[in-house]
Formats: sequence, structure tokens, C-alpha cells
Amino acid sequence: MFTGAQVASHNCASDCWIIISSNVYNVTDFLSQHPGGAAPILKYAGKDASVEFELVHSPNTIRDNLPAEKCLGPVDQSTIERVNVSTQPERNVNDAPALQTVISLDDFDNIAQKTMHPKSYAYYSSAACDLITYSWNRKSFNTIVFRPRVFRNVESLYVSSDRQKATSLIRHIHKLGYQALVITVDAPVSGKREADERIQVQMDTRSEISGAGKGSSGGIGKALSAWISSSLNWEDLHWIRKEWDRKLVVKGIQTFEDAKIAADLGFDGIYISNHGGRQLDTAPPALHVLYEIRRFCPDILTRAEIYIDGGIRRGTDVLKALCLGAKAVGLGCPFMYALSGYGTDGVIKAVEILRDEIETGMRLLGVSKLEDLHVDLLNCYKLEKVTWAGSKI
Ligand SMILES: Cc1cc2nc3c(=O)[nH]c(=O)nc-3n(C[C@H](O)[C@H](O)[C@H](O)COP(=O)(O)O)c2cc1C
Repeated sequence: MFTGAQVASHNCASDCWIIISSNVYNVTDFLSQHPGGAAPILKYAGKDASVEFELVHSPNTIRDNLPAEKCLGPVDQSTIERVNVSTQPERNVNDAPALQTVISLDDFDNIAQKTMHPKSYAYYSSAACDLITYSWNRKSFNTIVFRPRVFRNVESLYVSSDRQKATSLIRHIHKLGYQALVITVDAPVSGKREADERIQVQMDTRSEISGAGKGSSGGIGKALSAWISSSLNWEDLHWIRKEWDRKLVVKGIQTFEDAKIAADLGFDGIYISNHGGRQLDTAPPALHVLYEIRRFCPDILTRAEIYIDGGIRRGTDVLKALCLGAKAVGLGCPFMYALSGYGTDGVIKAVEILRDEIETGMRLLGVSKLEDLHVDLLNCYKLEKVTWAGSKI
């Protein structure tokens, strides 16, 4: 067994011993082979390098890189001086929140920032210079927009999975006098809605502390989607068409191809929507799809009524959609918030605000009738550049 003093006498580049995890190693020959250069090792020549070593090396590093004979033997721990490698506050992996609360890979990163030793985290997370390539790695994926197809029998249908129940529901709403039936086709399963899931796991975790419930149900969205069938496809529309003789609208169209299928099947309305961004992330914005339809099958604009929603918040948004050929627009969240804050009065106020903005916008555009809104009132240069124009690869 070595003493700390014995090790301390081997403290230069031509004779370098270090202590790692209570063992003494002769690393003199290894200095020139260390991928990080000799300097970080020489800093600990003759000393205990355990703490710094463990921050940035895996446990097998020594076994894999040093010949066995370079391990000289154990050192008497009571004789060695501790080397303080960091003035940073100690962080503790035990501070990490319960694993069930982690719902995305970025959560692991955020937790690591708070719980890892700063030196280890800095080593793991650092990237070159201005982080240009590092950030492009992620951003480049976000420049690609999906073209989701709908009604493909992915084992989910946005009417009750029990067809008998769905039929009686359709008949019931027919009897109540509703003039249009909207079939939503972009939600064969619930999207991964993280705020919804996060609050659910937090509540589940809290109730586990008191002994109630285990695991997470994945939020309201997942719970509500449990009764939806995922096997609906275009064939099913014949059955729905037979049951419903009034206006039939398909909601959730996101490509010109599906718009064409819907128009050919005789749908009265084609509702372009990505469910307010609640389903497939990086699905196309509704305006892209409307533009795509204008480009590839403009006849659809006259064969069916086109509706769009998603992110519409201003009268000017409405005017732009109408200029591009939409018959009507939808708003989800603004009306839900208006309703939850002020009830019916809130909804009326929201409509008034929009109406005022639409009328003001029309006057400033020099237009007095909705029918006079047309595409030449718009400069779509940028929209055209980002809208799908056919595959060239
Ligand atoms: C809380 C919430 C629940 C929704 N539920 C449904 C639904 O059951 N069926 C459906 O077709 N769309 C549903 N949507 C999507 C809306 O119909 C609409 O497409 C979307 O909210 C439009 O985007 P916007 O909120 O940005 O206006 C829901 C949206 C929200 C915010």
C-alpha cells in the first residue's frame, strides 16, 4: 500500500503517477497518448485525480486504455490530500424530479442542467464556437413541413368506434335540425400535447405520494381520444353520406390530394385544418394547403366550399383567407377563452371585435362586398416560396 507522500514524489512529465479511485497509476507513458493532451493529467501529477477524472470519463476508461501493469496498487486514503476541483456549488442527482414527470427528451436536458456537476454538464452539452452547426442540426428539421394524409385506416375514426352508436348519434343530430355534419379526419389518435400531459403527470405524481393511483393517463386529450376509432377511411363516407342528406363537411384536410378525393366524393365542404396545431407537429399551416389547392386543383374552389382554421386572430387574417378562396374561417381558442372568461357576453364581444376589424380592413382595401375580395389584393411572394410545389427530389 502506497502513502500519499510516496505518490507525491512522482509529480513531473518524466515520472508521473496519479491516484484514481484509491489506486495508484503510472501514467508517464500515457501522457503523450491522452486525447485531451498531457496538461490535464499533469495538473494532478502526484495527486488524487479521482473527482475530475470521474466527471468526464466512463468507468472502464482506465481498463481500456492503460496496460494492467501500470496500476501500481492501492493507496492509503488517510494519507492523501483531497484536491478540490471546483468552486461551483455541488449539485445532486437526487434533486431530479420523479421520472414520470419527464415527457420529452428536452426535459432530460433541463434536469441535467440543474442536477449534473456544472463541469460535466458543460462537457456534455458544449458544441463548437458560435454553436451555428449545433443549432442548425435542430432547426433544419423544422424547415421541413409534413404533408399528412387522412382517412387511411390507422385504427382510429373520429366518430365513435361503435358504428351503431355513431349512426344513432347522426340520426339524433339530424332530428335536432342541424344543417351540417362535420367529420374530423385529422385526429385518428391524439397528438402529443405536452402541457396537457405535463399537468396530468404532475397531478398523478402528487397523488402517488398520498398512495393513490400509479402512472399517468397522459392528459385530457389522450383520455378523450380513447373512444375514437382509428379505422375510418374514405369508404366509410359512403355510409355516412347515406345517413346524412344535408351539408357534409370533412375537417382536417392538409393536402391537395385529399381535398380532391373529398371533392370527388361529393363533400359539400372541405375544411382545411391542422386542429389548431394540436395533432401532428410540423404539419402545414392551413394557408399553405389553401395555396397548394389553388396551385394544383383550383377547380375544387368552385366544386366545394373551402373553410380554414388555425391561428386566425385578426380581421385581416380572415380577409387574407377569403381572398385566397376560402368561403369561411374558423376560430377555436379565442372563442373558448372569451367564453370561459365572460360567458356569452365574451363570445359576442369577440365577434364584434372581429367584425369591426374585418369591416375596417375591407374599407382600407377599397372593397365594400365580400364577393369583391380576390387574390390580386394580396402579395403572396413569401407564401409561394414555402408552399409545397411538387417533389423535385
Ligand atoms: C380545447 C380544444 C378542443 C378541440 N376539440 C376539437 C374536437 O373535438 N374536434 C375537432 O374537430 N377539433 C377540435 N379542436 C380544434 C378546433 O376545432 C380548431 O380546428 C382549432 O382550434 C383552430 O385553431 P385555433 O384555436 O388556432 O383557432 C379543438 C381545439 C381546442 C383548442
